[in-house]
Amino acid sequence: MSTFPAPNSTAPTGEVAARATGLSKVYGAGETKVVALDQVSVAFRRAEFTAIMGPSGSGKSTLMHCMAGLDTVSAGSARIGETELTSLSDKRLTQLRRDRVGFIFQAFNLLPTLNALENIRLPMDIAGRKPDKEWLDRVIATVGLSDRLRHRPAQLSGGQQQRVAVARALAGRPDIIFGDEPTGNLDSRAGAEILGFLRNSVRELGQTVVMVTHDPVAAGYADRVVFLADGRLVDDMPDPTAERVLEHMKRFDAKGRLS
Ligand SMILES: Nc1ncnc2c1ncn2[C@@H]1O[C@H](COP(=O)(O)OP(=O)(O)OP(=O)(O)O)[C@@H](O)[C@H]1O
Repeated sequence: MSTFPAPNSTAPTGEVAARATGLSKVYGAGETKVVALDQVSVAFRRAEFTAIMGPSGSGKSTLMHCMAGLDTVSAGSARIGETELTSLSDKRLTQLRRDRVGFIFQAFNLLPTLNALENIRLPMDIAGRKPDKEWLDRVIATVGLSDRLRHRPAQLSGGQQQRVAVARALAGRPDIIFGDEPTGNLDSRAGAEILGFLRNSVRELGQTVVMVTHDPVAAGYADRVVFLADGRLVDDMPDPTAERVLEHMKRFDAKGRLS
C-alpha cells in the first residue's frame, strides 16, 4: 500500500477552504474499537472540486462528517478556513455549519410543503440572513431552475429536486460544500447534470466542493480524487478521468490495498 503525505496538505492557508491535520477518529473501545480515520492529513483548496473515494468502510463518510463539524474528532485537527473545529462549542459548531458549510445528501432532504424557491432560501431564512439577490439569481440560473421555482418537490423529477438541493447548498455562498453520494439516487443522465452543475459552481462561481462517491464516472467530474483505505489517505490523483479512476480501483483489492 502506498501511504504518503498528501502533496498539498502543506498548501498555503489562504488557498485552503478546509484542512485535516493528523486527523484520527476512533469509534468504541476494547474489542469493539474501530479506527475509522488514522492520522489523515489533507487540504481541500478553494475553488476546487475534490472527490473522496475508497472501499466501503474506508472512512469516507467519517472524514466528511469530521470536516463538516457533524462528528467529533478523537485526535488531530479539522479546520474550515482558519477556524479550528475541535475547539468549538456545540453552539458555535451549529452556527458554523449553518453559516459556512453547504450540504448535499443522497436523499434530497427537501421540505414537501415548500416550493423550490422556499426550499432554497430555507437555511438562510432560519438563520435570519438576507440572501444576496444577485448571487441567488446566478445560482438559480446555474442549476437551470428559473422556470420551476414555484413547484413543490412532488412536482419535480428526482434530478430537479437534487438541483434544488444544490441551489440550497450554494445559496448562502458557503466556504465549502460537502456532498455525500449526491448522485446516488439519480439515473445517469440526471446524475451527469448535477455533476455538471457542481463543476460549474466551482469553475464559474468559485465555490469549493468535496464529494464522497463510489462512482468513477462521478469522480471524473472532479479536479482531484483522494483515495482512502483502512482510514488512511493512500492516493491523490489530480485531473482524474473516469477511465483512470477505474484503472486505479482495479489495481486495489476490496479493502483498498494494492493487489
Ligand atoms: N457510529 C459509528 N460507530 C461505530 N463504528 C462506526 C460508526 N460510524 C462508522 N463506523 C465504522 O468506521 C469505519 C468507517 O466508516 P465510514 O462510514 O466512514 O466508511 P465509508 O468509507 O464511508 O463506507 P461506505 O462506502 O460503506 O459508506 C467502518 O468500519 C464503520 O463500520
